[in-house]
Amino acid sequence: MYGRMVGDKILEEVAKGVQEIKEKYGKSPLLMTLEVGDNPASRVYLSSQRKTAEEVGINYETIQLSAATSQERLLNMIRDINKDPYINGLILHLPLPKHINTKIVQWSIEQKKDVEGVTPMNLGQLFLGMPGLIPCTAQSIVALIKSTGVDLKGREVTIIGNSDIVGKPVALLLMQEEATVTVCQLTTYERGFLKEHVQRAEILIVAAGHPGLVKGEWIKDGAIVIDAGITAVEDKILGDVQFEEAVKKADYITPVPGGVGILTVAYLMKNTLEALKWQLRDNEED
Ligand SMILES: Nc1nc(=O)c2c([nH]1)NC[C@@H]1CN(c3ccc(C(=O)N[C@@H](CCC(=O)O)C(=O)O)cc3)C=[N+]21
Repeated sequence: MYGRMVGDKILEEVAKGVQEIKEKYGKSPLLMTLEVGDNPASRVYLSSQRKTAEEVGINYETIQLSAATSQERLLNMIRDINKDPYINGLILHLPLPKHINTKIVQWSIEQKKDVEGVTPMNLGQLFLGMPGLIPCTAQSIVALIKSTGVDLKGREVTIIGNSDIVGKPVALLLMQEEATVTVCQLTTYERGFLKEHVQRAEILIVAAGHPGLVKGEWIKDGAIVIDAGITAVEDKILGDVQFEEAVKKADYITPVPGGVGILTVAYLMKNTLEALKWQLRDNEED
Protein backbone atom coordinates (compact mmCIF):
# COMPACT_ATOMS: atom_id res chain seq x y z
CA MET A 1 0.00 0.00 0.00
CA TYR A 2 1.61 3.23 -1.09
CA GLY A 3 1.13 6.64 0.52
CA ARG A 4 0.88 8.20 -2.93
CA MET A 5 -2.42 6.45 -3.68
CA VAL A 6 -4.26 8.18 -0.85
CA GLY A 7 -2.01 11.25 -0.76
CA ASP A 8 -2.56 12.36 -4.35
CA LYS A 9 -6.30 12.59 -3.80
CA ILE A 10 -5.86 14.64 -0.62
CA LEU A 11 -3.41 16.98 -2.32
CA GLU A 12 -5.82 17.45 -5.22
CA GLU A 13 -8.55 18.49 -2.77
CA VAL A 14 -6.17 20.81 -0.94
CA ALA A 15 -5.07 22.47 -4.20
CA LYS A 16 -8.72 23.02 -5.07
CA GLY A 17 -9.48 24.45 -1.63
CA VAL A 18 -6.48 26.78 -1.81
CA GLN A 19 -7.67 28.02 -5.20
CA GLU A 20 -11.20 28.67 -3.91
CA ILE A 21 -9.93 30.73 -1.00
CA LYS A 22 -7.66 32.68 -3.28
CA GLU A 23 -10.61 33.58 -5.49
CA LYS A 24 -12.90 34.44 -2.59
CA TYR A 25 -10.51 36.22 -0.22
CA GLY A 26 -7.41 36.95 -2.34
CA LYS A 27 -5.37 35.07 0.23
CA SER A 28 -2.99 32.09 0.11
CA PRO A 29 -2.07 29.99 3.14
CA LEU A 30 1.39 30.36 4.63
CA LEU A 31 3.00 27.50 6.51
CA MET A 32 5.97 28.33 8.71
CA THR A 33 8.43 25.76 9.96
CA LEU A 34 10.76 26.30 12.82
CA GLU A 35 13.76 24.10 13.41
CA VAL A 36 16.20 24.44 16.28
CA GLY A 37 19.53 22.74 15.59
CA ASP A 38 19.79 20.16 12.85
CA ASN A 39 18.44 16.62 12.82
CA PRO A 40 18.74 14.07 10.01
CA ALA A 41 15.12 12.79 10.12
CA SER A 42 13.81 16.35 9.80
CA ARG A 43 15.85 17.01 6.66
CA VAL A 44 13.80 14.55 4.60
CA TYR A 45 10.59 15.88 6.10
CA LEU A 46 11.53 19.50 5.40
CA SER A 47 12.38 18.90 1.77
CA SER A 48 9.14 16.99 1.13
CA GLN A 49 7.21 19.76 2.87
CA ARG A 50 8.70 22.45 0.64
CA LYS A 51 8.09 20.46 -2.53
CA THR A 52 4.53 19.46 -1.62
CA ALA A 53 3.55 22.97 -0.47
CA GLU A 54 4.68 24.34 -3.81
CA GLU A 55 2.58 21.74 -5.65
CA VAL A 56 -0.65 22.77 -3.92
CA GLY A 57 -0.11 26.54 -3.82
CA ILE A 58 0.76 26.90 -0.13
CA ASN A 59 3.48 29.42 0.70
CA TYR A 60 6.23 27.87 2.74
CA GLU A 61 8.91 29.44 4.91
CA THR A 62 11.56 27.94 7.14
CA ILE A 63 13.30 29.47 10.10
CA GLN A 64 16.45 27.63 11.09
CA LEU A 65 17.73 28.53 14.54
CA SER A 66 21.03 27.54 16.09
CA ALA A 67 21.05 24.73 18.66
CA ALA A 68 22.10 27.31 21.26
CA THR A 69 18.83 29.29 20.97
CA SER A 70 17.33 29.93 24.41
CA GLN A 71 13.83 28.83 25.38
CA GLU A 72 12.87 32.43 26.02
CA ARG A 73 13.94 33.52 22.53
CA LEU A 74 12.00 30.63 21.01
CA LEU A 75 8.87 31.48 23.03
CA ASN A 76 9.15 35.10 21.90
CA MET A 77 9.36 34.07 18.27
CA ILE A 78 6.30 31.87 18.61
CA ARG A 79 4.43 34.73 20.26
CA ASP A 80 5.21 36.90 17.22
CA ILE A 81 4.16 34.14 14.82
CA ASN A 82 0.90 33.68 16.76
CA LYS A 83 0.10 37.37 16.24
CA ASP A 84 1.18 37.56 12.60
CA PRO A 85 -1.96 37.50 10.40
CA TYR A 86 0.07 36.40 7.36
CA ILE A 87 1.19 33.15 9.01
CA ASN A 88 -1.55 30.49 9.12
CA GLY A 89 0.27 27.41 10.36
CA LEU A 90 3.32 26.64 12.45
CA ILE A 91 5.25 23.40 12.67
CA LEU A 92 7.93 23.14 15.31
CA HIS A 93 10.34 20.38 14.41
CA LEU A 94 11.35 17.86 17.03
CA PRO A 95 13.54 16.97 18.76
CA LEU A 96 14.44 20.27 20.40
CA PRO A 97 17.82 20.68 22.16
CA LYS A 98 17.92 19.37 25.72
CA HIS A 99 17.92 22.78 27.43
CA ILE A 100 14.45 23.51 25.97
CA ASN A 101 11.24 22.20 27.54
CA THR A 102 9.38 20.81 24.54
CA LYS A 103 5.91 20.80 26.11
CA ILE A 104 6.10 24.41 27.26
CA VAL A 105 7.16 25.55 23.81
CA GLN A 106 4.57 23.43 21.94
CA TRP A 107 1.82 24.61 24.24
CA SER A 108 2.58 28.24 23.44
CA ILE A 109 1.44 27.72 19.83
CA GLU A 110 -1.92 29.34 19.02
CA GLN A 111 -4.52 26.57 18.68
CA LYS A 112 -5.74 27.72 15.29
CA LYS A 113 -2.18 27.69 13.88
CA ASP A 114 -1.28 24.36 15.47
CA VAL A 115 -1.20 22.36 12.21
CA GLU A 116 0.45 19.40 13.92
CA GLY A 117 -2.23 19.13 16.59
CA VAL A 118 0.17 19.17 19.53
CA THR A 119 -1.47 21.75 21.81
CA PRO A 120 -3.58 20.62 24.77
CA MET A 121 -6.69 22.23 23.25
CA ASN A 122 -6.43 20.35 19.96
CA LEU A 123 -5.49 17.10 21.68
CA GLY A 124 -8.29 17.60 24.21
CA GLN A 125 -10.80 18.08 21.41
CA LEU A 126 -9.53 14.92 19.75
CA PHE A 127 -9.95 13.11 23.07
CA LEU A 128 -13.57 14.26 23.21
CA GLY A 129 -14.22 13.53 19.51
CA MET A 130 -14.73 17.22 18.73
CA PRO A 131 -13.46 18.87 15.52
CA GLY A 132 -9.99 20.43 15.71
CA LEU A 133 -6.54 20.03 14.17
CA ILE A 134 -5.43 16.38 14.42
CA PRO A 135 -1.79 15.13 14.29
CA CYS A 136 -0.89 14.44 10.64
CA THR A 137 0.70 11.00 11.03
CA ALA A 138 -2.31 9.74 12.99
CA GLN A 139 -4.64 10.91 10.21
CA SER A 140 -2.42 9.23 7.60
CA ILE A 141 -2.50 5.92 9.39
CA VAL A 142 -6.28 5.92 9.73
CA ALA A 143 -6.70 6.94 6.07
CA LEU A 144 -4.45 4.09 4.90
CA ILE A 145 -6.42 1.59 6.97
CA LYS A 146 -9.74 2.91 5.67
CA SER A 147 -8.49 2.79 2.07
CA THR A 148 -8.52 -1.02 2.32
CA GLY A 149 -12.28 -0.87 2.90
CA VAL A 150 -12.02 -2.78 6.19
CA ASP A 151 -14.87 -2.51 8.68
CA LEU A 152 -13.22 -1.28 11.88
CA LYS A 153 -16.01 -2.19 14.29
CA GLY A 154 -14.75 -4.74 16.81
CA ARG A 155 -11.47 -5.25 14.88
CA GLU A 156 -8.39 -6.41 16.76
CA VAL A 157 -5.92 -3.54 16.50
CA THR A 158 -2.45 -3.57 18.04
CA ILE A 159 -0.47 -0.35 18.24
CA ILE A 160 3.21 -0.48 19.14
CA GLY A 161 4.40 2.85 20.50
CA ASN A 162 2.53 5.38 22.62
CA SER A 163 3.89 8.73 21.49
CA ASP A 164 1.76 11.87 21.82
CA ILE A 165 1.94 12.48 18.08
CA VAL A 166 1.31 8.94 16.72
CA GLY A 167 0.41 6.08 19.08
CA LYS A 168 -1.95 7.93 21.41
CA PRO A 169 -3.94 9.88 18.79
CA VAL A 170 -4.24 6.81 16.54
CA ALA A 171 -5.61 4.85 19.50
CA LEU A 172 -8.23 7.56 20.12
CA LEU A 173 -9.26 7.78 16.46
CA LEU A 174 -9.66 4.00 16.19
CA MET A 175 -11.55 3.81 19.49
CA GLN A 176 -14.00 6.27 17.98
CA GLU A 177 -14.46 3.78 15.15
CA GLU A 178 -15.32 1.13 17.76
CA ALA A 179 -12.20 -0.96 17.16
CA THR A 180 -10.65 -3.08 19.92
CA VAL A 181 -7.42 -1.22 20.58
CA THR A 182 -4.34 -2.55 22.39
CA VAL A 183 -1.38 -0.24 22.91
CA CYS A 184 1.99 -1.90 23.51
CA GLN A 185 4.83 -0.17 25.30
CA LEU A 186 8.53 -0.81 25.74
CA THR A 187 7.60 -2.70 28.91
CA THR A 188 5.33 -5.02 26.86
CA TYR A 189 8.44 -5.98 24.90
CA GLU A 190 10.59 -6.29 28.03
CA ARG A 191 8.08 -8.67 29.62
CA GLY A 192 8.07 -10.81 26.46
CA PHE A 193 4.44 -10.16 25.39
CA LEU A 194 5.03 -8.20 22.21
CA LYS A 195 4.93 -11.24 19.91
CA GLU A 196 1.55 -12.37 21.29
CA HIS A 197 0.00 -8.95 20.73
CA VAL A 198 1.34 -8.85 17.17
CA GLN A 199 0.05 -12.37 16.45
CA ARG A 200 -3.53 -11.51 17.38
CA ALA A 201 -3.64 -8.22 15.44
CA GLU A 202 -5.90 -7.98 12.39
CA ILE A 203 -4.55 -4.46 12.06
CA LEU A 204 -1.00 -3.76 13.23
CA ILE A 205 0.37 -0.24 13.60
CA VAL A 206 4.03 0.17 14.46
CA ALA A 207 5.49 3.51 15.49
CA ALA A 208 8.31 2.58 17.81
CA GLY A 209 11.43 3.86 16.07
CA HIS A 210 13.26 0.53 16.33
CA PRO A 211 14.17 -0.90 12.90
CA GLY A 212 13.32 -4.60 12.60
CA LEU A 213 11.46 -4.70 15.94
CA VAL A 214 8.54 -6.64 14.45
CA LYS A 215 9.47 -10.01 12.95
CA GLY A 216 7.62 -10.95 9.76
CA GLU A 217 6.65 -14.41 10.98
CA TRP A 218 4.76 -12.94 13.96
CA ILE A 219 2.22 -11.30 11.66
CA LYS A 220 -1.26 -12.78 11.34
CA ASP A 221 -2.22 -14.11 7.91
CA GLY A 222 -4.26 -11.50 6.07
CA ALA A 223 -3.37 -8.66 8.44
CA ILE A 224 -3.17 -4.95 7.58
CA VAL A 225 0.28 -3.68 8.60
CA ILE A 226 1.06 0.03 8.88
CA ASP A 227 4.72 0.85 9.49
CA ALA A 228 5.16 4.40 10.77
CA GLY A 229 8.80 3.89 11.78
CA ILE A 230 11.21 6.51 10.47
CA THR A 231 14.70 5.86 11.75
CA ALA A 232 17.28 7.80 9.76
CA VAL A 233 20.43 5.77 9.14
CA GLU A 234 23.00 7.51 6.98
CA ASP A 235 21.06 8.52 3.85
CA LYS A 236 18.21 6.06 4.29
CA ILE A 237 15.01 5.80 6.32
CA LEU A 238 14.18 2.51 8.02
CA GLY A 239 10.81 1.24 9.25
CA ASP A 240 10.11 -0.93 12.29
CA VAL A 241 8.80 -4.04 10.48
CA GLN A 242 10.94 -6.71 8.76
CA PHE A 243 9.36 -6.01 5.42
CA GLU A 244 10.53 -8.95 3.28
CA GLU A 245 9.09 -11.54 5.67
CA ALA A 246 6.00 -9.52 6.58
CA VAL A 247 4.90 -9.18 2.94
CA LYS A 248 4.36 -12.94 2.82
CA LYS A 249 1.81 -12.80 5.65
CA ALA A 250 0.02 -9.48 5.34
CA ASP A 251 -2.77 -8.69 2.87
CA TYR A 252 -1.84 -5.01 3.03
CA ILE A 253 1.45 -3.49 4.15
CA THR A 254 3.01 -0.04 3.86
CA PRO A 255 6.67 0.29 2.84
CA VAL A 256 9.25 2.69 4.29
CA PRO A 257 9.92 4.95 2.49
CA GLY A 258 6.86 5.41 0.29
CA GLY A 259 4.14 4.67 2.85
CA VAL A 260 2.98 6.68 5.86
CA GLY A 261 5.64 9.42 5.49
CA ILE A 262 4.42 10.67 2.14
CA LEU A 263 0.84 10.85 3.36
CA THR A 264 1.88 12.69 6.53
CA VAL A 265 3.09 15.57 4.41
CA ALA A 266 -0.22 15.59 2.49
CA TYR A 267 -2.16 15.86 5.77
CA LEU A 268 0.12 18.66 6.91
CA MET A 269 -1.00 20.59 3.83
CA LYS A 270 -4.62 19.71 4.54
CA ASN A 271 -4.29 20.92 8.13
CA THR A 272 -2.73 24.17 6.92
CA LEU A 273 -5.74 24.80 4.69
CA GLU A 274 -8.10 23.89 7.57
CA ALA A 275 -6.18 26.28 9.83
CA LEU A 276 -6.59 29.16 7.39
CA LYS A 277 -10.32 28.42 7.03
CA TRP A 278 -10.67 28.42 10.81
CA GLN A 279 -8.92 31.79 11.02
CA LEU A 280 -11.09 33.25 8.26
CA ARG A 281 -14.27 32.03 10.00
CA ASP A 282 -13.09 33.72 13.16
CA ASN A 283 -12.53 37.03 11.39
CA GLU A 284 -16.02 36.90 9.94
CA GLU A 285 -17.52 36.35 13.39
CA ASP A 286 -15.63 39.33 14.90
N1 LIG B 1 7.29 18.18 15.11
C1 LIG B 1 7.66 17.16 14.34
N2 LIG B 1 6.73 16.45 13.67
C2 LIG B 1 7.09 15.43 12.84
O1 LIG B 1 6.22 14.80 12.22
C3 LIG B 1 8.48 15.12 12.69
C4 LIG B 1 9.41 15.91 13.41
N3 LIG B 1 8.96 16.89 14.23
N4 LIG B 1 10.73 15.69 13.30
C5 LIG B 1 11.25 14.77 12.34
C6 LIG B 1 10.31 13.64 12.04
C7 LIG B 1 10.59 13.00 10.71
N5 LIG B 1 9.34 13.04 9.98
C8 LIG B 1 9.17 12.62 8.66
C9 LIG B 1 7.97 12.78 8.00
C10 LIG B 1 7.83 12.43 6.67
C11 LIG B 1 8.87 11.86 5.99
C12 LIG B 1 8.70 11.51 4.56
O2 LIG B 1 8.14 12.25 3.78
N6 LIG B 1 9.17 10.39 4.14
C13 LIG B 1 9.02 9.94 2.79
C14 LIG B 1 10.24 10.21 1.95
C15 LIG B 1 11.47 9.46 2.41
C16 LIG B 1 12.68 9.61 1.54
O3 LIG B 1 12.71 10.47 0.66
O4 LIG B 1 13.60 8.82 1.76
C17 LIG B 1 8.67 8.47 2.84
O5 LIG B 1 8.64 7.92 3.93
O6 LIG B 1 8.40 7.90 1.82
C18 LIG B 1 10.07 11.65 6.64
C19 LIG B 1 10.21 12.02 7.98
C20 LIG B 1 8.42 13.73 10.70
N7 LIG B 1 8.92 14.12 11.89
